[in-house]
Amino acid sequence: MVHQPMIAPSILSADFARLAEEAAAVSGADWLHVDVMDAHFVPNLTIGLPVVKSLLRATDIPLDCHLMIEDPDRWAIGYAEAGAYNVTVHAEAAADPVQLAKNLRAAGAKAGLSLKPGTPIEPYVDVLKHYDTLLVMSVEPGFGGQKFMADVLDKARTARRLVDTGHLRLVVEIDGGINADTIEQAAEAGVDCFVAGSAVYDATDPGQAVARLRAQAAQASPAR
Ligand SMILES: O=C(CO)[C@@H](O)[C@H](O)COP(=O)(O)O
Repeated sequence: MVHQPMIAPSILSADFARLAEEAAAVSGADWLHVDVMDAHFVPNLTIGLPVVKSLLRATDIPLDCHLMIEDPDRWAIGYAEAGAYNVTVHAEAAADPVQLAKNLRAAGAKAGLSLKPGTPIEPYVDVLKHYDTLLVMSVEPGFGGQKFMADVLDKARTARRLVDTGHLRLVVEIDGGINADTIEQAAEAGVDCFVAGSAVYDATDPGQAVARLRAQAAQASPAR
C-alpha cells in the first residue's frame, strides 16, 4: 500500500502578526504545528494558550501543539480542553507521563510524547503505549532553521519497527531541519508525519512547498 505522509508546517517560522493568513496559506496541510516555548525548558519564548485559542477560531487545520515547557503535567491539559487536536509534551519534562497521557485523552486530545535528540526511546517504550504520537526531535528544541541531525533516524527506525510489529500504535513524527534535502531520509526511516517550519514559510508559495514535501516523502516512504 502506498503510504500517505502527513505534513505539519510549523508556525514558528510564520509571521506572528498574520497567523490567520499564514494558516490559510497552508490549508492543504494535515496538521498545523504550534511551538509553545517557555524560556525555561528551552532558551526561547514564543506563544501560549491565548494565541492557540485564537488560532483554533481562525483555522480548521487540526492543531498539533508541541509544548516545550516545564511542568507540562500542570499546563498541557489546557491545550487539550481548548480543542487542540494533538498535544505533545516532552518526556524530559513530564513528572508522570502516563497519567498526563490519560488526562490529555480524557480531555479529547491525542497525546504526544517528544524526545530531544539525546534522549533514547528504549526507557519510554512502556510509557509510549499510552500515547498516540511520538515526536522525534531532529534538532535541539528551541529555534527554527537549524541543521537536521541524521543521528536521530535510528530512533525513528526503532519506533517504526515497534509500530509495525504491533508493540506500539503511534504516529511517528519528526521535527527539525526537515526540507527538500532531508525529508527523504526521514521518510525512508519510517516517519509518518513531517514538521517543517522554514522549508514551508520561507518558500515563495507555502502551500506549494507543503505539496512538494508530501510528494517527496510519499516517493521515499516504504510501502506499509
Ligand atoms: O520545535 C521546533 C524547534 O524547536 C520546530 O518545530 C521548528 O519550528 C522547526 O523549524 P525548521 O527546522 O523546520 O525550520
